[in-house]
Amino acid sequence: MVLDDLGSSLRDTLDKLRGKSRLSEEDVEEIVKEIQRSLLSADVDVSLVMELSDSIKERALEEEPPAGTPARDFVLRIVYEELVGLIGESTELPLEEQTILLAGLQGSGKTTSAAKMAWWFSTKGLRPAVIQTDTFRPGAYDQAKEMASRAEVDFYGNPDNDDPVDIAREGLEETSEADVHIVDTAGRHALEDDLIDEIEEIEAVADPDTSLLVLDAAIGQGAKDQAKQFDESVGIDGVVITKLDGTAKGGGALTAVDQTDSSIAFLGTGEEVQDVERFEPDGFISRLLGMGDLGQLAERVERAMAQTDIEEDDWDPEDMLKGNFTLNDMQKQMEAMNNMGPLDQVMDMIPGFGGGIKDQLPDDAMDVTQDRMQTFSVVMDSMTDAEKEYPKAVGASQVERIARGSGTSEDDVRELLQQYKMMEKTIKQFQGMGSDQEMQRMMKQMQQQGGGGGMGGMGPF
Ligand SMILES: Nc1nc2c(ncn2[C@@H]2O[C@H](COP(=O)(O)OP(=O)(O)OP(=O)(O)O)[C@@H](O)[C@H]2O)c(=O)[nH]1
Repeated sequence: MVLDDLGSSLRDTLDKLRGKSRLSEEDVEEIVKEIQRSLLSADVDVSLVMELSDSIKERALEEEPPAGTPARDFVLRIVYEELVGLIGESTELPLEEQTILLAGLQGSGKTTSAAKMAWWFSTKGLRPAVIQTDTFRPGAYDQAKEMASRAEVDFYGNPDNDDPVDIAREGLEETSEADVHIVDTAGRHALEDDLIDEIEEIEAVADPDTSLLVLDAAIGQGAKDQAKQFDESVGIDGVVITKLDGTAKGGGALTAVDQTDSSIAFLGTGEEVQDVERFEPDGFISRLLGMGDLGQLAERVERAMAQTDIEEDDWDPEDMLKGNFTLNDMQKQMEAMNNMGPLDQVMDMIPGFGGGIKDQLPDDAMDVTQDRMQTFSVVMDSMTDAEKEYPKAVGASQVERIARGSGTSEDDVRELLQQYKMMEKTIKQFQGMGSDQEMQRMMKQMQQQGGGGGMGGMGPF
């Protein structure tokens, strides 16, 4: 994740301020140095880093903290505001009819991003179409077509035509029923004159409302020249940063935003069409600073619930909180969790859980958890309905049968039953908590303790 390193090192530095009510000059120096170190190692342009650290220093030393505000919270707020200021607003993309042109070097992730963005617009109730004009890379047509079909959106490409400008024209005509047209263009290894000429011609035909530059998060300082040239030829309104799942850098992309005086539109976090997020600066920075991102979390939960095959009369989460909690409930919950994407990404979005707790876990803890969920799912598939409805009655001989039937070990089965018990206990605690006020009090407590009751508070996952 971009600037991931900043998140964890800054949290360590900020934690040293716990209990302090005033900031000394040395405290501020240390924080600013930490920020500079992280930003520079994430490839953010030096002049940007200096600008940011100067304003943090100035504000932290000159502004008066509101009465009763601990030093840590005060400086965290300043860092948050300055980072939001650096990254700026998200690129404006109204939910209405429009044409978007994608530009970028070869392999930056344009084709993937075109399908992802189309999928994203389709979740907002619009009808998007991807138009593939890349006649340069063999395979680009098939890849784009396949991804558009996975995203379930309209698609136009023409493998028999080798004129990209022609294809753009045809594509816009052929997909006239769509409201959002996303025009994908060819990339080259480096910016060459013919690429620039080609994209300028496509731009003239497509007349886009928005032109986005697609950048691999690992690009580094090379982003500056690229951004400048693309901006001069087609005018860049925003940036899509891809492959954030694979790098701790991303500073180059921030430099590109600054260079083109533009903003970030989307983030790509994986190879699937659903691995895309609309960029929201405050949620993004909150997540970075370990403050969680409830907006993204809510969106993921909603999407996961829609994907989880839950029949209305089959399973109602509210019933679960009111009455009996069974293994069927747990299975549904696991399915929904699975649909939310990689656990480490999800944890970053939970206030108090991102960073703090995650940093204390061994590196492979998340994979193990994901593997364990898979095993549990297999075990549950071998249980009868009666056993799932009343797991407490599962005895030794049933454990043996379930292990044999599911091809797992008896320990796996016992572990599942143990987890079920723990989770049932947690649910019972929730059931006892009647009022919203009490719930809020508990959430606050969890946040202050940086996750407080450990994973137990979230159930076994
Ligand atoms: N892990 C990860 N991989 C990505 C992401 N976005 C794209 N990729 C992968 O990066 C590679 C290049 O992506 P493409 O979409 O083909 O790139 P392109 O810019 O269209 O490439 P050209 O057509 O050659 O210019 C593919 O293998 C993608 O699966 C992402 O967010 N995360």
